[in-house]
Amino acid sequence: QIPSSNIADAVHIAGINLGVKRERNRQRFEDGTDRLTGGRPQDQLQKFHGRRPKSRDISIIGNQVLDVTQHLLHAGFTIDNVTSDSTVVAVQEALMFMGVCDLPIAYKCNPLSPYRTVDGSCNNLNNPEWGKSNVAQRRDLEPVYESGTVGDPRITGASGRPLPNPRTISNVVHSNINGITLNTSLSLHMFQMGQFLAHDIILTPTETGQYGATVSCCGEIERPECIPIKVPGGDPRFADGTCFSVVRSAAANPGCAPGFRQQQNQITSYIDGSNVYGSTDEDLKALRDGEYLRKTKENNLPRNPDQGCDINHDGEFCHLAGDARVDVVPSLASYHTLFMMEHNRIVDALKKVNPDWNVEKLFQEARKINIAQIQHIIYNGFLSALLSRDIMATYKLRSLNTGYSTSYDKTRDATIANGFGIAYRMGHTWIPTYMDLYSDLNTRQSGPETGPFDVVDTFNNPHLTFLNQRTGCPALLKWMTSQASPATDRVLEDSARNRLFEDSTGASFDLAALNILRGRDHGVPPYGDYRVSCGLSALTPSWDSLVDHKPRETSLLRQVYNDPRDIDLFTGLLTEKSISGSALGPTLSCILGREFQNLKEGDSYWYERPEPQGFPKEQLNEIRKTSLSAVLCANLGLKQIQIDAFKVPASNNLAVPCTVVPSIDLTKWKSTAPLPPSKPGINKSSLPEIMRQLALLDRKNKK
Ligand code: HEM
Ligand SMILES: [Ca+2]
Repeated sequence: QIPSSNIADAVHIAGINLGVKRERNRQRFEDGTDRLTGGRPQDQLQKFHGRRPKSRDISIIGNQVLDVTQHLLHAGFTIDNVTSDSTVVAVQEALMFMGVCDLPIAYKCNPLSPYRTVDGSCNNLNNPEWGKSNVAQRRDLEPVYESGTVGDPRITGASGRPLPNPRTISNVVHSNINGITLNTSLSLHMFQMGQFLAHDIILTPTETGQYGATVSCCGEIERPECIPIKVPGGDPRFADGTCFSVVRSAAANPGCAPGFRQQQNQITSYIDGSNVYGSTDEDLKALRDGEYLRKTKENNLPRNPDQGCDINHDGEFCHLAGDARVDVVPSLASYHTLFMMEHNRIVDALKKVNPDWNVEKLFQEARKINIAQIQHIIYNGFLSALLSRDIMATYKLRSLNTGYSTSYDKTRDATIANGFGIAYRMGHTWIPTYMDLYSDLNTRQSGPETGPFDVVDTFNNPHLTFLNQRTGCPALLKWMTSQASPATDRVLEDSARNRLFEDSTGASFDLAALNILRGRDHGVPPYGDYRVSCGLSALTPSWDSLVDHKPRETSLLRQVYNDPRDIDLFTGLLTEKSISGSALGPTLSCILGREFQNLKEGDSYWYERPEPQGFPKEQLNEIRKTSLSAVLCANLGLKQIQIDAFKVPASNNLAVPCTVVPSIDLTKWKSTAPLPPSKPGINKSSLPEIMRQLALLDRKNKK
């Protein structure tokens, strides 16, 4: 039991420290060190991570709780003392008394709702915050921070020697010095759907300065928000003395409970099209136009009033979409556009068969169908192309051909796991060197500006989407349908590894180094710990223990790491030997398999479920017919397409006319019930269970 005087002291000091930090941030803002706008690489990275007031509030509380925890440790208590039930309650009460922490929200969930909430709350009726936006990421493994701290990034390796500099690891292990290899069968839709999916499930905010300004991390004084990378001398790309200004991910400590530093997710973890519809009611309000999603007259995304991207042509603008990273590359904006168009296309079809449906019903039903198609395309198309058959079977990721799925498990928390957010960056090895615009399958577009366009010039710059009378988005999608993806390997293109967010002075970031450092920033344990959690052999100080790596990769790792147990997760995963039937190694396959099983079985609105969360059988059978090819055909005016668009056209994946590609028949949504169909088709036999749930909730709310 920690005496209350110690707790009061710690809370008091944390309050003083917060004041000091606020004052310093105010000064840095006023002297122009921390800025709200600008094109420096660090400003572009800040834009990527967002500046939402909500995540700032969470981080202020998180940092105070961490400060309290750290003070109690300094006062001689152990981490077990500090995280004991009695201390947790005492700290929570003290912080509530000081007005730092709020009382938990009492959610009133509707278990009969046929539609998801926008912010993901109430998906799990017993734990309404699971998978919601603006909550802490889940821990798959306990965090590993620098020893003796509750949240400092690791700097010391297992053998007591310093960990290697992330830029050094990047230069030795992730460089494209021997050129770039293309995948022989997968198309660039793997790359683009991969990133689009990432932006549906995770967005980790970083710490911000006053008013959300970009914190500058390469100055003389050390700031607690900062983890700058000092590039070692003699670098092949950067001059001696170069420093990457990297800001830590914003803190979170859920429930004001003392313990290790946690990180936030600003968006909903569920695969629920939050990149199309937003992650808060406010987001959706800005995107919605009655039953439709807002668009320009050329069928493009609407203008974003917050002009944070790089615009250098008259009449062009940054885009507004459900996820704020939409313009980080134009091929991503084309994906956002595709699923915005698909929503509007579904609305038009529903209107035809149900002329009496009101605006709300049309919007919600179209959203539900669009999300169901996205889930189907990801599991049936994207994941099937990425993971081996065995992994798909082990983690029960395959979609059913008929009937309803019974896989929903209310004890599964679908909140994104912290380590997955580092592992899934494996898609960075798919970033291409060039982008291009095509007028049809395998046909480059002619016009005043023709490709190929260097990817470096497309970062945070939506110019390509505006080309040729603003037909850039469909043209980018046709290009991705025709071209092969870079292979999944340890190599990142120079555009991402040496020239990410390059500005006019040539300053830039290294995305591989960021990924490695971010893992340490989050306290994500090293690669070896994940092997053990996946049932694979542990790593020892001997390099012979690295059994899933080829000699060439092992020798590169040996050049930089003192001890195999130090290998960072991102680097260890991308250097693994691939398993049979997939380009991914065993640990990476396991981490992805586990997470996608959670996202499926922990989602009560999973598309294969019965009503009210799911669909009547004849409608579900229509959703099962859809594919990426079908959605591309329906919206792009393509003449022909290969059956599986995640693979390039080939003799076993022939291009066929769009008219023969199976697709969803929306006439099956013709409503037979009289209006208003606010609770469409509740299955009578499920009523007792629903009544029981309602009674439970009612009792809970009364408590
Ligand atoms: C040209 C394309 C891309 C660019 C420019 C890009 C850039 C970035 C940047 C700057 C970050 C944040 C780095 C940090 O500060 O830690 C990031 C994070 C991430 N990226 Fe990418 N990326 C691209 C493509 C992809 C792809 C294809 C995937 C997956 C298939 C992917 C998955 C992720 C994930 C999961 C994160 C972590 C997100 C978070 O926790 O907020 N990215 N990317
Ligand atoms: Ca989501």
